[in-house]
Amino acid sequence: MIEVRDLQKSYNGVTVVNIPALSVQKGETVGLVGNNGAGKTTFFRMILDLIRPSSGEVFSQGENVRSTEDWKQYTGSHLDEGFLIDFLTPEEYFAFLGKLHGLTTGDVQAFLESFRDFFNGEILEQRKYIRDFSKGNQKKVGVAAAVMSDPDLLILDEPFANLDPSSQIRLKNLLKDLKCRGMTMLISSHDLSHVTEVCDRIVLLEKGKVVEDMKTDETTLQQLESYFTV
Ligand SMILES: Nc1ncnc2c1ncn2[C@@H]1O[C@H](COP(=O)(O)OP(=O)(O)OP(=O)(O)O)[C@@H](O)[C@H]1O
Repeated sequence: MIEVRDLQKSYNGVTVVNIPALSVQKGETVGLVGNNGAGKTTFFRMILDLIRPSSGEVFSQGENVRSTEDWKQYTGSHLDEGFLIDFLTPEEYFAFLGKLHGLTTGDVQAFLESFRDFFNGEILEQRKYIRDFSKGNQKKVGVAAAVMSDPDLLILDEPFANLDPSSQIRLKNLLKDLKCRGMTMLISSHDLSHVTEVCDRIVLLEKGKVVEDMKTDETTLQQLESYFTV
């Protein structure tokens, strides 16, 4: 579904992403882990054509993401709160997205109902703009927005960050459900336990390079923990 070839990004002469080749198959769930500054967000930004690679290409279903728009139809993503329209209330924002994706008001209601537990009574009917929500609740709005179109490909940057423990567990279950439905996912996280539980493959980035690319099994969490132990 995603193919990366000779992808590099440099800032001021420093290479922050350098991935000669990486493929993600349809239905795969890939967790991206790595220390602060490892290049995870920069990598996602290039996959989503938000920044231009210094060299190399990203193909989504065989099409270069820089030269087509088709991939936007089947890709849902949330990287940060910059993805939100924060001068709207969540209701206004979801209604806007619903129209964009050709959903009826009933479809949007049903979708939001399915997020009731994850929203934990803190998102809807709050009479607040998204910009006035806490970081964790903004994240919930962003994750729901990314999933709303039922995309084939879902890209989430640190979805567990800023969420309370109950919300993290609900999100984990939600992502596992989407995985069972065949959604392809790329998820970055600093939470090694959650990401190994959700994803069937883990890619470890260090200074922009892939240093491990492994299928998740019962030893993966331990391997990652020893890697990150200083
Ligand atoms: N616009 C920019 N100008 C200069 N350097 C940048 C820019 N964007 C990213 N970088 C640098 O690229 C490197 C990778 O950053 P990136 O945000 O991709 O890392 P990350 O793995 O997502 O980190 P974190 O876990 O802290 O979110 C960092 O050294 C960062 O400072």
